[in-house]
Amino acid sequence: MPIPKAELHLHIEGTLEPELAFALAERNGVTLPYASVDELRAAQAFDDLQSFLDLYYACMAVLRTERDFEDLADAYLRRAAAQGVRHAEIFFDPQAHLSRGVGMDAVVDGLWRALSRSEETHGVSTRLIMCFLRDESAGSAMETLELARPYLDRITGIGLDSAEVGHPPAKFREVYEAAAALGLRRVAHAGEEGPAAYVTEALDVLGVERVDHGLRCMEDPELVERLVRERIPLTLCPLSNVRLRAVDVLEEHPLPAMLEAGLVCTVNSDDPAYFGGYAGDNFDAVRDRLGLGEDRLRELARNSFLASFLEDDEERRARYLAEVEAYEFPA
Ligand SMILES: Nc1ncnc2[nH]cnc12
Ligand SMILES: [Zn+2]
Repeated sequence: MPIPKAELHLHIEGTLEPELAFALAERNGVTLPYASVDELRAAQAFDDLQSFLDLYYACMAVLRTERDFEDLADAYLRRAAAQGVRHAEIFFDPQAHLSRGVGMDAVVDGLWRALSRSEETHGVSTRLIMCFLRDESAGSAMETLELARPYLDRITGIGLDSAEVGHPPAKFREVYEAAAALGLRRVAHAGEEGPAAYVTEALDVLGVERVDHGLRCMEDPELVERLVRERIPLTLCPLSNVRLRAVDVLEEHPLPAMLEAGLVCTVNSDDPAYFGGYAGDNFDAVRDRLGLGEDRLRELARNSFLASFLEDDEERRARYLAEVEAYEFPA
């Protein structure tokens, strides 16, 4: 069994495997702009974040009903469980569905059907994090937060994703303030393609508690010092960084240097159906290609539970942490 871990950076729409995409296309009478699973897989060669996002949003056309979202989440949770994920904090992008005429009820009710039975079915506890698309307006984000009000008992926090450069965190100051007033936890993508200054801004202006990616913090030594001092977790996604060309090859990923610097790093899959691996595959990749040893792998797993939003269930967090410490790596 792989080491127990929490997955903290996972877009549920990014778990749409080509096979499921075609099955849902048929069920819903939607035509994908690809003739076959193989053709769709062949389209997964990306130059940068935007080229990925174009395919990611195109494939979402097949997600139409509550049952589609339920099936999507259930398939993810099954795969995640098999890779040692014990707890998953799952992003979803409501604006990408609302704009296609799919209601918030279909999205949240569908996801919730899978999440609410996940512990029993898959042994995975879950949280939901609603992301705003940063290349949409701040007003649209605020409207989305309003639309989500009836569902806030099922939503733990908010995040910020989509095209980063040119859409700095400060654009969303008001909506983050409103979310904080509603008791929602706050995270944001920053420093994936955007500069280190976006990470600083996400901390100072949005009050985020974790930074999604945060890779480019390494360009600002003072920021690194602050992230270490304040123990702000980073949700890194190594295979994603290679596929979106944030790093040239995995062997050049800064994760070892980040751990050496004392940063609270976690390893996650981002959009596993598009980037060639789930959480356990990312752990295997950093072990095999970055030479991380057992102590570092255990540290990454420990960090994932320490960084998770389990403050309402410290008993569970303690149980997961004990599992990490007791884990014996295969010889
Ligand atoms: N890696 C990523 N960066 C920004 N937005 C995303 N949406 C889905 N995956 C994303
Ligand atoms: Zn992401």
